[in-house]
Amino acid sequence: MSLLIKGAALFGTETSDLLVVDGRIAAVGSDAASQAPAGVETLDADGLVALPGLVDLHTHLRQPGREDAETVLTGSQAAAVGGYTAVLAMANTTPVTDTAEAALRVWELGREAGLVDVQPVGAVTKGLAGEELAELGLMARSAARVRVFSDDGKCVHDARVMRRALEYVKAFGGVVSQHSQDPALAGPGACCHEGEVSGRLGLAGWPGIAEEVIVARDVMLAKHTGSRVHVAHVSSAGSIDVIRWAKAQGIDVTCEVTPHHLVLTTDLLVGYDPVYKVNPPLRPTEDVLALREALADGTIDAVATDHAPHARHDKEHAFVDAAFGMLGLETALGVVRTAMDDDFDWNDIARVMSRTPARIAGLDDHGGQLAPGEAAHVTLVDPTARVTVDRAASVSLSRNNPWHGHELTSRVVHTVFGGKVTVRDGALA
Ligand SMILES: NC(=O)N[C@@H](CC(=O)O)C(=O)O
Ligand SMILES: [Zn+2]
Ligand SMILES: [Zn+2]
Repeated sequence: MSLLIKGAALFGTETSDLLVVDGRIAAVGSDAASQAPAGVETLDADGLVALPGLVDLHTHLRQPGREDAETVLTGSQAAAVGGYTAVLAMANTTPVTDTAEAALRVWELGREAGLVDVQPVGAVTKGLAGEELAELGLMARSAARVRVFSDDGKCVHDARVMRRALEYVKAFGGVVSQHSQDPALAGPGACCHEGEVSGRLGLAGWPGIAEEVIVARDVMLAKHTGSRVHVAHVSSAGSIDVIRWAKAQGIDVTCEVTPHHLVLTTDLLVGYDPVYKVNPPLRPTEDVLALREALADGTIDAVATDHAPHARHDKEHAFVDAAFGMLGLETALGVVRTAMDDDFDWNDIARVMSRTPARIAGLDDHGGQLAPGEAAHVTLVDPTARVTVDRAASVSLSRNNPWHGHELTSRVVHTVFGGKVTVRDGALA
């Protein structure tokens, strides 16, 4: 099976053809077409930017347990529409992904859907209870090859448990992705950022320091154990200061930011719309600006969506009772392109949304390049399109989309996963 992608601007620069044969990039350049077999399927990419397929380090697919909010199939569809070719599926399902068997099940559902690589994240602790380590080694050695472990949704708050998890994953090059939120400083009933707005609205908040103390502790534990820690959805300027310092010391820490934390602020809460309720909470403008700066200067390694679909009956409640989380897969690229200025070019986007997240997750088949020999995971983007987001047009099963009505720059036109066209002209193929 072969595919000829014609006339794309690779990473937004040089225009070239890409020939795909048997799921791999076979040739790049002006002579690629001449090497194509007769009757080759072609994909017109005139005027489009070609990026390596996007990789999301942080997705909630909700299966098993909450198939009313999302399934591996519908989440894979949303991912493909968003330009993704791999997603890391978080472990906070019901039951929790804390055994090799559970991880294999998610991995197999992903293969059946066949639209992106669905790589299960393993829980750090059994049942996300924060006490006993889950089957880390068995998950790592299973066919699902789990490398990222996280109790996301909950923080591994016991320092002894975190230390042991870091020591354990080191043996197989794993990483612990931490939901940094000290429960003692972030509860009870905390549902937004603690500050002037939460005071005015009469909502219980949690402050940036509840994140920062865990980030600071974890980088010291990573240093002590010589292991690797990843900070999920970093949201505060103080955390950035800690991470910048830790990296300068040579500590093995990486971090991700969500598209929503790059743009949306606490001020949006004035209407008490639960679509803006998320963990970590939307922060004030100072934090948002610090996050953008840190993404631009490389302190933040990756953009991850934290796509968190919720059924209507969990989200459409009074603000205090609604579930935490928002959709992200279909809009991520447009939000990042719109939020970051023109100094942040397509190569930077490929770095933070494909190459580096693949490296953090140990996904060898997602090399983040567009070169012969690479698996043919390719995202083709119209760089000049302007799209007004319509939540009803989503392929996700859920509708908790904070970008409804926003105008975003750029649009994913085609997605190619392992040589197969999964999205054509913006719609599932
Ligand atoms: N981000 C959220 O607000 N919610 C996530 C959990 C999480 O990422 O912490 C969820 O599972 O719904
Ligand atoms: Zn989280
Ligand atoms: Zn999450």
